[in-house]
Amino acid sequence: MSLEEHNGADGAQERAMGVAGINTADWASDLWRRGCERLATELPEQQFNTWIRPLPPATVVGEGAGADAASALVATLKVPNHFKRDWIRRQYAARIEAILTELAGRPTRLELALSAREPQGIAVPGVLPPAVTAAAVATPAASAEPSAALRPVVQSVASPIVLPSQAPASAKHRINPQLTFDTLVPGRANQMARTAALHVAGAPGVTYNPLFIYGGVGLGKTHLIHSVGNALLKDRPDARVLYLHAEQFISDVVKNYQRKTFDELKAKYHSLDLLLIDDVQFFAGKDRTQEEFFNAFEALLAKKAHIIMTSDTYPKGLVDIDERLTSRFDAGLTVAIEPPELEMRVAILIKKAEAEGQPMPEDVAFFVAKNVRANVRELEGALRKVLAYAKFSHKEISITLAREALKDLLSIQNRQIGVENIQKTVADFYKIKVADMYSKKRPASIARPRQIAMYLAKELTQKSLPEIGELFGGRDHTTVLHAVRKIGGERQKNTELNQQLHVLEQTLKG
Ligand SMILES: Nc1ncnc2c1ncn2[C@@H]1O[C@H](COP(=O)(O)OP(=O)(O)OP(=O)(O)O)[C@@H](O)[C@H]1O
Repeated sequence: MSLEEHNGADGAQERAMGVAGINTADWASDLWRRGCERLATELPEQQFNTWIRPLPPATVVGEGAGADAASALVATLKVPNHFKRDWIRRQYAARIEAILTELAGRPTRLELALSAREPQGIAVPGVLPPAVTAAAVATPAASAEPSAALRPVVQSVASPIVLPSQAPASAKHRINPQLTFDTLVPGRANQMARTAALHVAGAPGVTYNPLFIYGGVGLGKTHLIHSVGNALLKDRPDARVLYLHAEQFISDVVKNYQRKTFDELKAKYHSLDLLLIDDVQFFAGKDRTQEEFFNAFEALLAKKAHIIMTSDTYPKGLVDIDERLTSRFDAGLTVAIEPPELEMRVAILIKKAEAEGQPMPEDVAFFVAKNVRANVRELEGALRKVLAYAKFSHKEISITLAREALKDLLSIQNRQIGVENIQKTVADFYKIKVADMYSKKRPASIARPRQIAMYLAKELTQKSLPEIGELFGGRDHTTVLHAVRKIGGERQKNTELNQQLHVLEQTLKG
């Protein structure tokens, strides 16, 4: 069936067809954007932010060879690891499919892939043109050169990029002058990463190259790598420093691939003194990007330029990234940023309130920090609410005022978390049966999730050890105590476990 034959179809179908004047890349990204908007209204904010928001836009193609307008669509979402894939599949896939089906006006099947191919100009069978990938649609600004008016601004801030034909394509390239070591509050959670970053800023290209920083959302990875860029530029204003998000690199590769201008790409990236690249997990499945990044990586290391990367997981946890890259990612120094501890959260609130010219008393900072634990971005959101509330009500900042300003957030937090919910969530997460939470089975694959659930039950509910033991199949309170101590102790040393617990906590508090 030809495109023209479908021009009489309804609006959604017309757009699915990529009819004249409507760009299908825009259509796919628009579909995903609208789907996300809908999900954001349906899911608790924390769940949306944890699971859906970080995903790159879906790729959408017609299903099957010779697919026509009546056939289903396949929306492929790329997820960075097995862990997230399984979770999203269980918790959200059905709802995402239903929403996309409704918005697209055609049955839309969801696929969760650990890999996706880059657009290589190969026509995909069916009515839609070649698969529209996240790379092509996620950063529309990247496809356009900056306007003449913008260019000098970009260059004066990011100063190092001087190749006129490859001037930074969007503001994402800019080093943000606000994100410095001075404005980054230190704490146990970022101690290692901050120390390593300071070291690199002082002597780039010498040790810890590459520096690989990983951790969950909103914990300060971007802030930290900007700090290194700012520090180096302060010392050496002529240094060639580039910050960019991994998607921007993907986009540059696609653009240069289409224009066959790989020399320009090389000139741009291989000439840097410091490359700061955020969220490298987005390279998953993008072979051509990985190849170019590998080339840039080797060229930069060979001339002792420094590379700092961030990711949501450690190098070996990256999926669908060539092992020759992941092993190189790990060859310098790999450090984690953890969720901030209470004292650090308090210090962040006090410092940021001070910077806003509205000092926050310590007791109020403690109150807010105790109630907002997920990450620094959420902490900032809570702070903004409290400060705005104080300003507009012309009242002093107090605990009463903070409670009032944050009442929506607090009512969500105060929702009772039940032991049953913990058992179900943990069982889903580790793919065991809920019944195994009460069973006497002892293999490690079951016993460990059970201990984790006991630990979370103690941490997140008011239940006593004997009560928890009872709810876990009549176990003795000493068994629960052992689990609580064991998991709590391991959490301090085992970053991967700590991250898993953090995800579980966020989901349960959702
Ligand atoms: N230790 C800190 N001190 C002060 N501000 C911080 C700190 N950590 C994070 N922030 C602030 O929290 C916000 C989120 O941080 P950032 O964007 O760096 O997180 P991220 O780890 O890169 O998250 P994502 O993976 O979602 O991009 C930023 O405004 C940042 O300035």
